This record gives sequence, structure tokens and C-alpha cells, in this order.
Amino acid sequence: MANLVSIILQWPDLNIREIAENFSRLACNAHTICDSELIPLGTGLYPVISIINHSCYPNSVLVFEGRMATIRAIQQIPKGSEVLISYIETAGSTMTRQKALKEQYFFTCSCPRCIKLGQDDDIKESAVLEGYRCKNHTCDGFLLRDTEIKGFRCHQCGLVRGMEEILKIAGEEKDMSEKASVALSSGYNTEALDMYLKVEKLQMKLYHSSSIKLMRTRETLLRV
Ligand SMILES: C[S@@+](CC[C@H](N)C(=O)[O-])C[C@H]1O[C@@H](n2cnc3c(N)ncnc32)[C@H](O)[C@@H]1O
Repeated sequence: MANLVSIILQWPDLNIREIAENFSRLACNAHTICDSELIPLGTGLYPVISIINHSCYPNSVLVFEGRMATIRAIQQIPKGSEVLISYIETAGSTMTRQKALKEQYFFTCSCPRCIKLGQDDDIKESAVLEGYRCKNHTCDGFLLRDTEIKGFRCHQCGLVRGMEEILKIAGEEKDMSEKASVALSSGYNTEALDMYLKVEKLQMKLYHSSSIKLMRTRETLLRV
């Protein structure tokens, strides 16, 4: 990006390192401005709001009315405690959240949710949010990896789901999602709707009923 700016501006004494540093500051401190339906509209730098640190279990949220940014408490905040917002989507598993924070903000979160990484509750939460569903459609159990059988086992009914079958459906779902996304961005809404319905069907076969992927597909379906 810094090189691109330098090429476009063509100022003789332009310092590329300084531009790169400014881009880095922006990436760590800026916020995405969203509309009331949380559709991103752009990026804004709000010096006061940039002071606020992150938690995956925040006590406040950042909301926008047009360009005006407001911090709203979402729980009782005892006097003297730190106001915290989430920089990322809180619905992800601990691994997904930690990865996103490391990549964009360069820190390892140690909030009350993140310190549970690897504990039973955390494994269960991840398996529900991002894992696969039980093969028995009347069972709402989540699957856990079983290395001995090279597959997954339902924590509730014990039924095994093979890797091969999962990979086959996952492949179909990926292909269909890509096609649907292209159709939507090209303005072919009727075709996109049809494709997203197929994606939803495949995801219902593959993922747990509370999976984030499934929720996102349904959100897109509503929008389309
Ligand atoms: C928007 S700034 C927040 C304010 C910053 N702490 C300061 O003093 O200016 C974002 C940066 O703060 C740090 N940060 C924010 N939340 C953090 C947390 N929960 N744990 C560790 N570092 C955090 C990270 O370096 C991140 O890139």
C-alpha cells in the first residue's frame, strides 16, 4: 500500500517507511463504520474511541448513527472498571477469535472467554459454533474429533461420522457458496437465491444447527 501511494503521489522526498507506519496505525486503531443493519460503509478514525481496548466478552459496543460513533454499555459497569468493546465478531470460536486478533491487532487476548481455551466448555462452544452435526438428524449433539477412527463421534449419542463423507459435502458446499457469491455480486439475485438455498441445504447436512456458517447463510438469504 505504501509503495502504491508513493507511485501515485510521486513526491521526491516521500518516506515510504513513514507511510507504512501510518497505514499500520490506521489498521490497529480505525473502526469499520456500519449502517443500522451492520452493513459496512467505510472506515473511520475516532481518536477517543481508539483508546478503548478489546474483550471477547465486552461490557460495551460501538454503534454508529451515520458517521457519529457512540459507545453504549451492554451490562452494568462497576465504577472504576475498564470500558471494553469487541474489535471482532464475538460469535467465533476461541481459536478463530484469537487468530483474527493476532492477524489484525497483534496481541493475544486473555479475556474471560479466551483463558478457557482448551477447557471442556470451550471445546463444546467451538464444536457447536464451527463444528459438524450428528449424522442422526433427530440428535442435536455436537461432534468431536476421534483420531482412532479417523472421523468424528457425536458427544451425545456416540454415532460416528466418517471424514470422507464430511469432506464430500464440504467440497460441494464450498463450490456452491463460491458460485452463489459470484451470482450475487453480479446482480443475478434470482439465481443467487436459488444457489444460497442449496448452500443452506448442504450446510444443514454438514454443520450443527447453531453453526455460524448456517446463520450467515440465512442472513444472506434474508437480504437476497
Ligand atoms: C485501538 S488500540 C487500543 C488502545 C491501546 N491499548 C492504547 O493504549 O492506545 C488497539 C491496540 O491495543 C492493544 N490491545 C487492545 N486490547 C487489548 C487486549 N485485550 N490485550 C492486549 N492488548 C490489547 C493491541 O496492541 C491493539 O493493537
